[in-house]
Amino acid sequence: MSAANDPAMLAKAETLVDALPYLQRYEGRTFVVKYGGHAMGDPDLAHDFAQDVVLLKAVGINPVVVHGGGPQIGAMLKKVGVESSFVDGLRVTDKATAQVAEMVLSGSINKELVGWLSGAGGKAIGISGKDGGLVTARKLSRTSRDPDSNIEKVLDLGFVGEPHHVDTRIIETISASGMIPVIAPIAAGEDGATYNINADTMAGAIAAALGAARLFLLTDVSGVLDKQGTLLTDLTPADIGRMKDDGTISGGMIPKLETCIHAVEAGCEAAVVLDGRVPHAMLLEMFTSQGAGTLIRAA
Ligand SMILES: Nc1ncnc2c1ncn2[C@@H]1O[C@H](COP(=O)(O)OP(=O)(O)O)[C@@H](O)[C@H]1O
Ligand SMILES: CC(=O)N[C@@H](CCC(=O)OP(=O)(O)O)C(=O)O
Repeated sequence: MSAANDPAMLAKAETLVDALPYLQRYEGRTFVVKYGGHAMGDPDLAHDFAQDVVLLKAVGINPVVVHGGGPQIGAMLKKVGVESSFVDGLRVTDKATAQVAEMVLSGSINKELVGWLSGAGGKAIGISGKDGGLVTARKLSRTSRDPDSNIEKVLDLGFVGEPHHVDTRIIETISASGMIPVIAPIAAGEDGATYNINADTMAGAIAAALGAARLFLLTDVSGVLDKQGTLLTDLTPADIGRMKDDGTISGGMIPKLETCIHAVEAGCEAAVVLDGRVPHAMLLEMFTSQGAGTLIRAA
């Protein structure tokens, strides 16, 4: 049967035509995509993810990949006998933990992602925040209020950093040369120390500095859920503040949504929390009118 008589082929052609306005809208724009450690476990999904990123590049969008690797760091720490704990979704990081985090993130995971992208026909370059002066970190300062005494205390998370200065030139150079930057969330501080940065936080800071059209945070849930487990499709920073206070969001979702707020208030057009377990979630979000996941925009 010729393609012209095949209904399945016609449906595919229609899908492409439906995508046209979105392709035109986003041509030349930057999309920062954060790929979480949980989503990396499944080789089929990793293959789909790599294809999607390469497709974005092929249609004239500039994808910038920032990756996590929390579960993989945890596994390596266990192997070498280093204990690990979390505060509000952030790994307390002593010097030994920072070394392991850098080895796992900048080493094995970063290169694995570069390998997947080249396997899908793209050209990717793996870097960390240290390369080309991309991100200068400073020690994250975190406080917590004791619910009984109502006294606020300062928490010391060790070498957990937050992006202080972002110099996007290395990203722009890589993107302009037709390649895809793949970024590990590790950066040097002005004090010369190595800082471990939550990957969502790193992606948000980069999306803000680039004035990205979208920040996609791919994770292992369908998006942000309310207390009944129903997907929330649209949120503003004020909604997120309320959900944090009433305990609707917890754990790793806290830094994720704090990142979204920072990104949309500092220059990124919108952030989306997406289900990395769904094949081609990013394409569904970008190229269909229904979208997927939870969209966060400044009010
Ligand atoms: N309201 C919420 N909606 C969805 N997920 C939530 C919510 N509150 C907490 N979470 C948790 O946040 C997790 C996602 O964050 P995290 O584990 O850091 O993911 P990743 O490794 O992909 O960055 C979910 O698996 C879920 O357990
Ligand atoms: C400070 C901090 O928590 N850093 C994270 C960095 C990796 C990360 O964020 O990975 P996911 O996106 O897979 O969770 C960590 O050590 O696990």
